[in-house]
Amino acid sequence: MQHKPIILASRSPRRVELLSQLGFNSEVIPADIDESVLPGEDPAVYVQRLAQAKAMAIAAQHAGRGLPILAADTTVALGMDVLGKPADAAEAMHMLKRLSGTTHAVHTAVAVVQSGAVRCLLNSTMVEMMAVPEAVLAEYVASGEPMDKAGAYGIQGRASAWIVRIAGSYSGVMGLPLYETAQLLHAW
Ligand SMILES: Cc1cn([C@H]2C[C@H](O)[C@@H](COP(=O)(O)OP(=O)(O)OP(=O)(O)O)O2)c(=O)[nH]c1=O
Repeated sequence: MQHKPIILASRSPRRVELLSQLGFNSEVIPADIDESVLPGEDPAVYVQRLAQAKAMAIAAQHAGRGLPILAADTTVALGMDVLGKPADAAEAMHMLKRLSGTTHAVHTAVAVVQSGAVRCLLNSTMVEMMAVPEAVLAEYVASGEPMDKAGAYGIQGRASAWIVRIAGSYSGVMGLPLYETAQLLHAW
């Protein structure tokens, strides 16, 4: 069966792959928006605001094409603290030391725009990470894997060895919760 076309307002290669699992062929048009967290903003509210802002920014330029436009945003939350993508290796190490031995939340919001209307769903998944020795974290940071990932780890890569359990959605932790995404795309 032929894949259906969709505009993906995200540069994340994981999202291209995950959308393909649902039968969509992504045209990647990344949105460059201000990703600052507002003072006191709840992490779950933050990801929904960003996913919608990314989708609306691309919709403003490509709405006439009649294709659905999808965006997502993922963040790791430790209490009210938002852990986004680390700026450098030192920040990656700091984030990983904070997350090691904790159960934390990973929030991913998905937004779809079609016919000028935006709809958004949130997935929040709890992730239990074992206490990881500092030398192992240092090696992981040196591998470069943390740098494009919220919270400085990827559940789908080497960090998978530290994940005791999750409650929620594996694809959500990877950046695109497939159940919620399918709900949004089938609703059109
Ligand atoms: C926690 C976690 C995050 N991630 C990734 C998913 C997202 O791509 C990234 C979070 O950054 P995002 O800002 O959500 O997305 P992005 O910068 O990759 O792409 P864009 O802003 O263009 O939409 O972290 C994993 O791949 N595995 C994980 O286990």
